[in-house]
Amino acid sequence: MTLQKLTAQEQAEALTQLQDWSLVDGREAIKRTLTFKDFNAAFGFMTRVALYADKHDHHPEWFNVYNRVEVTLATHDVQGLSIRDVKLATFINEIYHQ
Ligand SMILES: C[C@H](O)[C@H](O)[C@H]1CNC2=NC(N)=NC(=O)C2=N1
Repeated sequence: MTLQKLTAQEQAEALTQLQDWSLVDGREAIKRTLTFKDFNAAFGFMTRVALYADKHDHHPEWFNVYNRVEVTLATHDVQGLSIRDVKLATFINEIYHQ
């Protein structure tokens, strides 16, 4: 089955489930900023996300400075959000420990 873009209602519903994620202004994408004790913890988190991302062929856009990681998720293939973004955001929330 081909990947489906989430409807506006599905998007809204997903956002109520995804704590601390919000829509990006002017773009169909979601974002979250995470902070850690130090760079080591931030990079350890990024490594775990990278392994998940490659396994599922769904990769984050992200920006890291020391202990802060800003993550943006979107599905290029549908030019918007898909279930893959919801699953990756859920995974990120599950492994995040400040
Ligand atoms: C060819 C490859 O499967 C695609 O380009 C994958 C790779 N990783 C991806 N990551 C994200 N975030 N969105 C995509 O649509 C996507 N597509």
